[in-house]
Amino acid sequence: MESVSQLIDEYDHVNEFIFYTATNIPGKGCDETLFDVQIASCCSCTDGCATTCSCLDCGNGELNYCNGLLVDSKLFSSSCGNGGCLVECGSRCLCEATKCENRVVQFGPVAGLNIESFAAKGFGVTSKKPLLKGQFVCEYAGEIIGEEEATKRRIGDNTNYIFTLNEYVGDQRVKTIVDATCIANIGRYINHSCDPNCVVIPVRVDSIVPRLCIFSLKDIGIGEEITYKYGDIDHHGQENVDLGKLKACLCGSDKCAKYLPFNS
Ligand SMILES: C[S@@+](CC[C@H](N)C(=O)[O-])C[C@H]1O[C@@H](n2cnc3c(N)ncnc32)[C@H](O)[C@@H]1O
Repeated sequence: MESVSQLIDEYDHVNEFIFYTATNIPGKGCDETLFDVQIASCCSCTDGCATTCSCLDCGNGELNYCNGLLVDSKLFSSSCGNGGCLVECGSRCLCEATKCENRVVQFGPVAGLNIESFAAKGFGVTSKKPLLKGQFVCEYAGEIIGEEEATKRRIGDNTNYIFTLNEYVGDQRVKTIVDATCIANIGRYINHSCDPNCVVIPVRVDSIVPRLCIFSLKDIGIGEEITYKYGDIDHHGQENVDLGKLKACLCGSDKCAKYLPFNS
């Protein structure tokens, strides 16, 4: 456990054994070739992609962002990868990057994030500036690894930094497993809440490999803990879940399910 109670994500972790990465990188067991597969869309908009843009066709054609904030229809329907595909304009697009309304997460985390100690939960993240509903906070970035490798790495791991994103293409579940244990950004320090103020939404920029992007679900005040709901599978109502293997949740919300969600 790191010994410093506060830091800003200036691309240095306090623990020398954690290496900074701004976005996902290929790790053991993942299909590295996927990182080179480009998103099919590219636009040539001259209006700042403010009304229509062919890059929005991968979703429902509606704008992704309004004044830099994720629109409600995407914020509340795309929770943990169940919604349509959110694609930003990328390097092959001919629109002007600095004026394009469809580029947000590619510019990096919001300024002013803090890492603080939250007692038994360990470190957590707050903001030194108020955040608005729909604001991009940061990515959950790390190594993308294969399933077998994830199973190996989970063994004996008390503090878990492996996040599985499940996306559904028709009947098929497509998994993206990100391990932020050793290679990560500030997203690795965000704790779970059963009544979260943020959500993880997959966003694609250039590559078909998703970025796990954390957006605020509501306005968040200075110093308020930033949280999202881990995973998309609750143990509620499920049979054969060994509660002894689940970790107690200390989120303290009225809606607390008592255990951290099980996600695989
Ligand atoms: C991705 S890390 C979050 C950062 C972590 N607190 C730290 O100090 O590095 C996930 C781990 O944080 C802890 N954690 C996160 N949310 C929690 C919660 N609501 N209740 C208890 N522990 C929590 C658990 O140990 C969990 O495995």
